Amino acid sequence: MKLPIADSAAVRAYTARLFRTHRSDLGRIATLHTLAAVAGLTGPLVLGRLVDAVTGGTTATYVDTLVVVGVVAVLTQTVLIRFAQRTSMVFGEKVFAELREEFISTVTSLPLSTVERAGTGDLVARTTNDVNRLQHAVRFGVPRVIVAVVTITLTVVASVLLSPLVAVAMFVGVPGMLAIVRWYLKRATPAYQRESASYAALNGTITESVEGARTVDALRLGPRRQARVDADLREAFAAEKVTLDLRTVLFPGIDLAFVLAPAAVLLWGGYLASQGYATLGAVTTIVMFTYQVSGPVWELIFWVDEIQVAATSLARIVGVQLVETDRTAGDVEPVDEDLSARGLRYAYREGHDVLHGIDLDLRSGERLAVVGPSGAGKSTLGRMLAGIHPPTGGSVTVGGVPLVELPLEDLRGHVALVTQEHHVFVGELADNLRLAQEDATDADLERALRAVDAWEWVAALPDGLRTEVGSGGTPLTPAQAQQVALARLVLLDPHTLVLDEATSLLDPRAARHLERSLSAVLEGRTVVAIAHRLHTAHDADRVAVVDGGRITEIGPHDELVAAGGDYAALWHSWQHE
Ligand SMILES: Nc1ncnc2c1ncn2[C@@H]1O[C@H](COP(=O)(O)OP(=O)(O)OP(=O)(O)O)[C@@H](O)[C@H]1O
Repeated sequence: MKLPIADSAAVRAYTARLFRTHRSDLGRIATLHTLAAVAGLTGPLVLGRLVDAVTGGTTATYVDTLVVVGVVAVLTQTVLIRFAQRTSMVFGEKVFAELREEFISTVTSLPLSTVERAGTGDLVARTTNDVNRLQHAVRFGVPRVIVAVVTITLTVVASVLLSPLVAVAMFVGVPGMLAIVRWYLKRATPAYQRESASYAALNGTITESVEGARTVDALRLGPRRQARVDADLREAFAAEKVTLDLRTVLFPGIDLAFVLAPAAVLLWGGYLASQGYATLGAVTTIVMFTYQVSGPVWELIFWVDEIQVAATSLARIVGVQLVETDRTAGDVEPVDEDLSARGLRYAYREGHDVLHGIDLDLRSGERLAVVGPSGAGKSTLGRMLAGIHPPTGGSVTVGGVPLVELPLEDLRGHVALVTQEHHVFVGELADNLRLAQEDATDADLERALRAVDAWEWVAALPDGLRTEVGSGGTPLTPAQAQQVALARLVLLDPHTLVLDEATSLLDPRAARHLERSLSAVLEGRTVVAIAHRLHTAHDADRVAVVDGGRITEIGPHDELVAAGGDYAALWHSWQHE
């Protein structure tokens, strides 16, 4: 299963919504840039007037006045551009920050089952590469495009108003320019994608060689790694050459159009002036306008290209929002804490049931051990009982309410899953713990850490609870990280805990130690322990044997051993190990 990618209609609708939300900001930016562009048009207009005045004979005062108007216009333009640029930049930053926040909140509320099925690679690529690509376009592109469009439009309108006949020549380079730009854009996206892919491959090879330096050395893989780097470099060179070739057509092509247009205006305008259809001043002004407009045209071409690439990224980002939620929270409150499964089925892939109709009632406060051969469905059952996945058949309820109808934050207060996977976030140890209970005091944190036998090493850390942990901070051993995860659970205070391999990373002695302290903490809670060591099962109130997606036996340890079934066989073989 892949994460969805939004189609162009959805991307358009999203962009339109974005523009609607920021209507007033956009209006302000457009107004400021319009004023700046109008001031920018004054220079050439004044020069045109000057030419006409000088050719027709004028006074020094008139010339002086025009010069003053010109200078004032330039100064005004400078000031206006400064404010217009500032407003545009602030706007770009604001929109991008909103986009990023919206995206993060979408990603963090994605159904876990979807993320697991889609794999995290795609999601990570969307959160990093795609967001980065979009960032450039939103922060700089959108404001620059607004400026370019406003300036081009105003300049063309002013030229046409001044002398439509002369202005026609401005467009002489347009058909050729359009042809070249279309030719370029068609080839640019795949070429630049190949270029990025080749750099990614080169980076990967080099990083891998450096990180695995000892292995490379030990196995004498040096020449082979060298050959891989050479091959990647050759590909990067070839990819770069293609984009370079594209640019060697685009740049001179556009430059030619830029040279052609003023020359055409000059010739054509000169002819018209000689025939009395236009004044020399108008021709001068339009020639200058034509020069002036080439900058914004360039900018527009550049951004069209960039925005095309950004649109593909936006489609991938908006696509994440299209993931359908796997649960809808209702407002019915559980009447008690009794967890029960009825006719529970689950299939990771349609038509391949892993659980085949499980019925299970957990008594409040009891401890159930789930045992069974590898692949029997123990973990899947555990995840269902913790409400991680919605069942594909049957139901799991707490106090009569299906788990998937509880708001997530409420659900975690009823039942939580503890697995081997636990992440230590970059930041203070205290913050890592407060993820479970925001308003916990330091004393609460200490109590939770003591409960999982972790206080001793935490107190010995350089800054105790304030110690920076996670990547780049004080490294925690896997067992310590596991204890942090368990302490979070103590703070979360769920009524029911599903422990899946929660203690398997610890060495057996430590595991037993931790389990003992845990059981003190878990007093009064319902516990489902997926048991990989049978001694856990021995300590439980009841044992459920899962085989082939069904519960084949369930009952207290002694009864099951006495019954002489599957569990008894497992138990005896473990004792003889
Ligand atoms: N994410 C998944 N996608 C597809 N199939 C899966 C997935 N996770 C588990 N399965 C399949 O579901 C079945 C039950 O797996 P599960 O992990 O629940 O068994 P288990 O009893 O916990 O095994 P173990 O003790 O080895 O962890 C297995 O056939 C497994 O291959």
